[in-house]
Amino acid sequence: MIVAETSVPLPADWRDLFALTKPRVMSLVVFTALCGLLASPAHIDPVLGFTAILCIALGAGASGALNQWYEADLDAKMKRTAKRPLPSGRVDRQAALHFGVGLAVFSVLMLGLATNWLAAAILAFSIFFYAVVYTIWLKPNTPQNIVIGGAAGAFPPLLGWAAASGDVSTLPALLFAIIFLWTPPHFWALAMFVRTDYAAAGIPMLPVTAGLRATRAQIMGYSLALAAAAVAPWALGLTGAIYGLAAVVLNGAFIVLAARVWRNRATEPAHMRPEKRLFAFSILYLFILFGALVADRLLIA
Ligand code: HEM
Ligand SMILES: CC(C)=CCC/C(C)=C/CC/C(C)=C/COP(=O)(O)OP(=O)(O)O
Repeated sequence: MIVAETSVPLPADWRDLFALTKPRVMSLVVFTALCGLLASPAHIDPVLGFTAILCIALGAGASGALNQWYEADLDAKMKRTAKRPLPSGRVDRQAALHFGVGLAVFSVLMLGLATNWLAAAILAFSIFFYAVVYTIWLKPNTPQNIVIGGAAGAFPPLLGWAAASGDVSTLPALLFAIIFLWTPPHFWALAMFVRTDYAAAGIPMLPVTAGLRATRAQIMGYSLALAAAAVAPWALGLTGAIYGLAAVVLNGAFIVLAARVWRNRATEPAHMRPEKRLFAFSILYLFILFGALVADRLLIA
């Protein structure tokens, strides 16, 4: 590679463009979309199924890039995000915008052509919801930002299901509800131990505006609601015993960890072990719960 000494921005390295898509978050998006696709009773040709998942991944990546395009200045103010490609100057802002818009249009059109236009419309709506409704409107303006904005991240299983079957029914709607109710404990647990970052950047996250005690109580409340939504597919007879067992065990563990957070009175990140554990477990939880759903479908049905 030629390294030129110039102030003109160089074409971005592919690794920086890849980082713009928030690949680690995308891994769970891809996984839950794949589970939605496999849980659907409809049969989809494997090549089309692969294309659908690729399009969903690209769409999620596009929204991540647009989010970082808009938030470059904010990201520069927070330790956790300051090294991202835009605040560190490795990618030009205009290039990030073009990359995000291009990827968004391409992924929606490809998904529509490869599967159906219901799935493509939901993908377009999810990208819009994360990049515009959450990032531009809700995040800087209300501490309920992630409760409403979290809906964007709840669409992937619905997308996978719609791509395979062309419709949406009770089970995918419950899968949406699970991720929707999972997002507040997932995020607020993390936001508690990095809250000084958010305060410095002027973002009204709940731990900053309402305090730690109120946030801990909200985490407990959402964890109980999450348990009800997660057990519902089995209680309603929409899944079998493998999923039912996984849902009961995982939500039992989730509630125990949330209760430890609730009881914790620490104000310093160094003493927020329960919060750190709940955040880490939240990710594992979703992987295992959705994995169990597919195992249930493939082994029992
Ligand atoms: C508005 C809703 C959400 C907010 C505000 C949020 C926020 C965050 C933040 C700030 C991190 C820290 C790590 C990082 O900077 O990459 C994180 C990690 C993560 N999130 Fe979320 N998240 C949300 C919803 C979701 C959803 C819906 C998913 C997938 C279904 C998800 C999957 C993940 C994963 C897999 C990680 C771990 C990444 C790593 O290893 O660092 N998140 N989330
Ligand atoms: C098209 C499609 C399926 C989209 C799914 C997008 C998705 C997974 C959204 C979840 C929201 C998310 C990762 C927020 C990160 O918060 P933030 O942006 O406030 O975090 P930051 O402080 O790390 O930038």
